Amino acid sequence: MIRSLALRDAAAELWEASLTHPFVRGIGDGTLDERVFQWYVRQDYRFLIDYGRLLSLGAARAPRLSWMRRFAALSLAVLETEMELHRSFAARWDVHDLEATVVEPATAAYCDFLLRVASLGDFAELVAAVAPCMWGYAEIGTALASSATSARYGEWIEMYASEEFGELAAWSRELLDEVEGDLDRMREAFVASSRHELAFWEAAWQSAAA
Ligand SMILES: Cc1ncc(CN)c(N)n1
Repeated sequence: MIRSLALRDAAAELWEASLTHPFVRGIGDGTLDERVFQWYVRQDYRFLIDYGRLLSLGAARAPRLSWMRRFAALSLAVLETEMELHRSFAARWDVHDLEATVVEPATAAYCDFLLRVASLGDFAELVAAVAPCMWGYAEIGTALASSATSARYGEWIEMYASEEFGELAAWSRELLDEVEGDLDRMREAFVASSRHELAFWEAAWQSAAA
């Protein structure tokens, strides 16, 4: 089986649970409480700072110049374009201190995992750990765009359903298929990352009860 599809298969239940998670559904139909979404935007902002670091580590460790260039460009795109989406939501709420957000356990666990794999794993494990961040968000964005009825979180859906994100997801699959690496270790990293993605949605959802 094609390696990217084998990895996707190994995490199928986690991906389905993310796609059907009440937080994700609430973004899609616009019923998600704005305070809960704010919590997510703040945490995701802090996540994206470390995600940018992870992509820079990907650039530093890439064995091919074309991959190095792509990782470097992606790091910049996250720090500028993707985080700008969060800054624009925050500005709407008159929030100007996103960087000062206290990192919650689910965010810290995911960031620590990604940076540990990027530092101590091999390049193939790094690629496997980062893939669910790219491919998973594109899949969710596309699914919500095809069924969404509310414009409340429209910019969020638009970004992750965009052609650019679809292309990024396709590149991450290509990378999974082309990189030289051990399938078992890649599977472990891919599934762990997928589990952290689901935990992130769940933590955001549970923030409503806090
Ligand atoms: C937790 C998480 N994972 C992935 C993405 C998409 N870059 C994100 N914004 N946040």
